[in-house]
Amino acid sequence: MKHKKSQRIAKPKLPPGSMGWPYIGETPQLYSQDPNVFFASKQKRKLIPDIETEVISSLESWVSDEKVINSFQEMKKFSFNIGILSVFGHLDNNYREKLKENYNIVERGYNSFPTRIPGTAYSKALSARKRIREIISEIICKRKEHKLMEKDLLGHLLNYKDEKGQMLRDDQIADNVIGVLFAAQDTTASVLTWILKYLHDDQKLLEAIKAEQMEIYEANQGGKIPLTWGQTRNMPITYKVILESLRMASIISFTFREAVVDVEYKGYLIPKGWKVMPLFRNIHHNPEFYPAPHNFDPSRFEIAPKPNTFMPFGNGVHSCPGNELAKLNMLILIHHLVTKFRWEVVGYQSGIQYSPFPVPLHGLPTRFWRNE
Ligand code: HEM
Repeated sequence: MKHKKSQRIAKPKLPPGSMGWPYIGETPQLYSQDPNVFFASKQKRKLIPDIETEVISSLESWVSDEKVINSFQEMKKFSFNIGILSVFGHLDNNYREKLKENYNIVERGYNSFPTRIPGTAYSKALSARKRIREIISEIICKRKEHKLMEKDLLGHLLNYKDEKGQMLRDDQIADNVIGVLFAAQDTTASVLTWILKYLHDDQKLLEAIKAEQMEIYEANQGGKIPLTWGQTRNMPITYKVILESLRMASIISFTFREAVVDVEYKGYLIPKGWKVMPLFRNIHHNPEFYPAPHNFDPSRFEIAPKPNTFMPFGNGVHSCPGNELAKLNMLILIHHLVTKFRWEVVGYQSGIQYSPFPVPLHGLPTRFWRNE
């Protein structure tokens, strides 16, 4: 009898962390400690202090009596650095700059006419993509040389095996990295720019957020102690402002899905292969779900929205995997923004530009000062 060729199936590893003592595990600690402290220590990442460092250095760089910054462009730089942090962990500055330079060229070619004629935005983007792949291959080589097993996204991509035990090629890894940087940058930057505007326009709300954040700032000895995971989970006013900003701005207005089988819906047939567009923005601005939808009112999130009426990060298997990171970035940025800085929108006119996500006109020109 002919045996089937044995397929080597990669056995998945157990999640990291401690199992505690035999039989009793960590039950004694669980029942003797403040549960917030216990779970906060379990959920601790390397990530919060690193995000704080990026936040502070970005905010500091915006302060000037003379300089007016384009908030959206500055938020983009910040979001890019956070993207790099989650993909590569602490990356050599030289690599970071080279990635940034080439990524910007890829971005300029993203919506351009697809022609390989030299000098066009598209052909420049193709060359830049090739260079990004080479840079990533070099980083991978170094990691392999030094047997570095990092827990960042690159580490996961390097360890990934499909059901046949097949690993990803360097160019597939590069595609994933470019995809994640793209998904993370403009989205986070647009929402942060809207938050700056919404808080600027509602001074009473700004005062309420400030009071909430000052309490944490003072508990952390005037910002000398870094924020903890538990503190970021306990910012109720700030969190509601973030949810309301995600709703109001609805920067991802819609998405596409393809019907993989014939679907009957409300007496209509949606044939297999047809595209379906869930319109998130319309749902978020529907007065049936959100009364007076054009008013910025974070208190509406005191009651949880009805199922499937709040989808700023999409829904289903392809919903946003960066959702928690994005919210964490916003919470940390708002904490430092309101406790240490003040800002004023310059020459402000209401209006929206699409780049391609909706952002305040001219990227919200703003002047920043350090609080005295
Ligand atoms: C406020 C910021 C963000 C918003 C509003 C947002 C929104 C979304 C939405 C609506 C989708 C689903 C698109 C669809 O269904 O077609 C999505 C997908 C995705 N997002 Fe985000 N995102 C944000 C930040 C991030 C960050 C920080 C990362 C990564 C670090 C990220 C990575 C991704 C990826 C990789 C996908 C594709 C998932 C898939 O196709 O399976 N996003 N995002």
